[in-house]
Amino acid sequence: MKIAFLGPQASFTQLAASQIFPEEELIPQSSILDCFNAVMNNEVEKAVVPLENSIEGTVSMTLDYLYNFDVFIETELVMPIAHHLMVHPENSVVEKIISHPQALAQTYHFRHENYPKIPSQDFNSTAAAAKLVSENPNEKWAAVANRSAAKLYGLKIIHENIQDFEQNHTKFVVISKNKEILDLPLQKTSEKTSLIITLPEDHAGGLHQVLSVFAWRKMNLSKIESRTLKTGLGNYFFLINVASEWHPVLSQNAIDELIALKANVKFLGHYNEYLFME
Ligand SMILES: O=C(O)C(=O)Cc1ccccc1
Repeated sequence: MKIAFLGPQASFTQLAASQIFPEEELIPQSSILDCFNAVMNNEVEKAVVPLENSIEGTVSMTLDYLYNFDVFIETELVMPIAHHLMVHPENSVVEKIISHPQALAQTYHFRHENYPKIPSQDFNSTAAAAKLVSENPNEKWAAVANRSAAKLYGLKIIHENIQDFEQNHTKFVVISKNKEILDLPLQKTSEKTSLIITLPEDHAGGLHQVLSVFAWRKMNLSKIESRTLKTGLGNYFFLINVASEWHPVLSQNAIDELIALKANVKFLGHYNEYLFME
């Protein structure tokens, strides 16, 4: 089976993908959008993409594509994230710091204190930045990336563990066109259902009505996030996570009631959350 992931080799997403799919053919993609497209075009069966970080929040691109593409979430893996600053071994001067925007955000205060005047530049992944540093020995660039990337691309780590908060975790999700639940031989931490809900029209209590569908059924919500619909300021969709086992009748009734309220409901999946094994 072919599995796409946000590459190149030694990205955080690859570490997650190899733990979820140790036996499958992992195919690197250069962007999150390419991961979704690879699934939609049937080039791969599934893809692994980052969804949320405990310091920086949701990866908004992933959330937008979950809304826009007909895919389901099959599982979620939570991984601790440690960032290091690395340079080409022939270099020690840093004139620019490059990485994935989430990694730059997770190390903002470190960079502000230690490299106050040094500009940063976004790249599609931490590993893409590390690879570029290795291919450009004449440029005084440093990458923020993980230890596997330093090793694979032959870079020298000049600062270790530069994330601004010790607790730094990222959730990765497996997306596919199938409504499958992946059962993995890893430590399972929870089960949840994800829905994307769009309210009918703007009226007082609209969101309250939607939330009450879950409340009176005692369905515990573990997340609600609003994201712009891009149809004008003030228009949002909501990602809602229901933290519980799947009760077929109760859950279907809740969805039916949401539809009766004229909300638009997209079922993203009922799936397990696992912990990355170090
Ligand atoms: O850039 C990577 O290596 C990724 O896989 C995305 C990412 C970036 C920062 C923290 C976790 C995942």
